[in-house]
Amino acid sequence: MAPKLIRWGILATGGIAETFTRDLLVDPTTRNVHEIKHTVVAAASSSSTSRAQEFLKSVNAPSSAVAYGSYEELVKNQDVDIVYVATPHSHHYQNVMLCLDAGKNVLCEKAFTVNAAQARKLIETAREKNLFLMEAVWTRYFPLSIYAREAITSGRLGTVTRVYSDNSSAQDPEKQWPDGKHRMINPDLAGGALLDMGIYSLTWVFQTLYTTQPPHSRKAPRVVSSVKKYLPTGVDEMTTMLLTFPRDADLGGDIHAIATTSFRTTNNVDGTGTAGPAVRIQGTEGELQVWPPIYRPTRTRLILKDGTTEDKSWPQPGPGAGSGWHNGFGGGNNAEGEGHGMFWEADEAALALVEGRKEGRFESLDESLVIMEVMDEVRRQNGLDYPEKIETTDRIPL
Ligand SMILES: NC(=O)C1=CN([C@@H]2O[C@H](COP(=O)(O)OP(=O)(O)OC[C@H]3O[C@@H](n4cnc5c(N)ncnc54)[C@H](OP(=O)(O)O)[C@@H]3O)[C@@H](O)[C@H]2O)C=CC1
Ligand SMILES: O=C1OC[C@@H](O)[C@H](O)[C@H]1O
Repeated sequence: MAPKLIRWGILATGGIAETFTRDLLVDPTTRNVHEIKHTVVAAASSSSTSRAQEFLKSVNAPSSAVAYGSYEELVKNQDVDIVYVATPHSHHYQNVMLCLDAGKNVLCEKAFTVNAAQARKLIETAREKNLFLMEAVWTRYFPLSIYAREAITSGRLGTVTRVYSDNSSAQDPEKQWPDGKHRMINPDLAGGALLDMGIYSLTWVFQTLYTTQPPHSRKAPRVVSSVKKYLPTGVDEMTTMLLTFPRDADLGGDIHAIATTSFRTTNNVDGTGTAGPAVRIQGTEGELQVWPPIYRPTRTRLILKDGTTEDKSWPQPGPGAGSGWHNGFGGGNNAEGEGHGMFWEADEAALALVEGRKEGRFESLDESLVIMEVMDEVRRQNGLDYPEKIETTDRIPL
């Protein structure tokens, strides 16, 4: 059967929009996907039409793709099947609502929203309108993540009892973002380590301890946490969470997880990912280790009590060197011949449209909501507030 063409609209033209769109335009057959193809039919910038034109050119979009100088115009385009929302966290709620109101399916960047109330409202709206909605936690869709989850569901690790998970960076925020306006540390853009990077620490905890359970037996964790604030702006620069996932005693009892995130202190200190694993999933029969960066890991080690050691590397098929980050965190970190890995989440969204599914398979909307609730609780315990205009569920212009 001929592949179904899915027509994307790109909302915002910043760093990740560029990385994602380049990956989107990589031929899916290079990763053995034959059911769908992707194209970009439009992009919008809130600053100007010329910025959107420049963006389309930079990602080698088809010449027929339309450039808009406002998000409102983009969502009215009848040719767009699905919108990829790539604005800062602060704007996701308003931008996704704009799309849903216009009847568009949506793939929205992480963190899904600023708080759980906003996520709940988006989910209700998508369900009422029978539209597809997915949080773009790309890591969940990597073959490496599928392997990790299968190491648990197949019983290879035995009964899983504990998970450590860290996503941190070795930066100097005062030097890197001296004016305090960058989205990473700006409270008006819902900055801070938790929402931007801690979401990946939680992703590994949840995709191993929660997603692997049958839906009816998934239970939200209890949380105890500590936050160190970044004094110049008041967002969090280091957050540590201890999560207890309740499990019946006859199934092994409670599971503990430690999820950490920091701007300054990391176990990927030289950025090469060789200092040691940043995720350790520990069971009665062995341990699965995932090397950093855990948002885009390419290396795992499985060590079993029976003496087995399974080392694996996970290449990212794609267009070639230089297709890496465009977000100010360093140049393309892809090896020759690699993509960046964002195409797998795009494939999932496209396949869902073809199959009539309204959610992604590897992170349900209910799970995105539970994770937002965990982050709300961490913020509540530590007095981490954002301005009301970005916490609200009212429809307001930002
Ligand atoms: N999955 C991943 O690996 C990554 C995900 N992200 C996520 O993607 C989102 C965007 O991050 P990133 O691309 O790095 O951010 P950038 O700052 O590079 O881009 C954000 C874009 O959003 C638009 N925008 C609209 N309103 C504002 C505003 N008030 N301030 C700033 N930008 C605004 C702008 O586009 P325009 O002018 O065209 O409207 C801007 O270029 C975040 O949610 C982040 O967490 C980020 C990096 C990696
Ligand atoms: O999503 C992300 O992944 C990579 C990080 O460098 C970046 O801060 C973050 O937004």
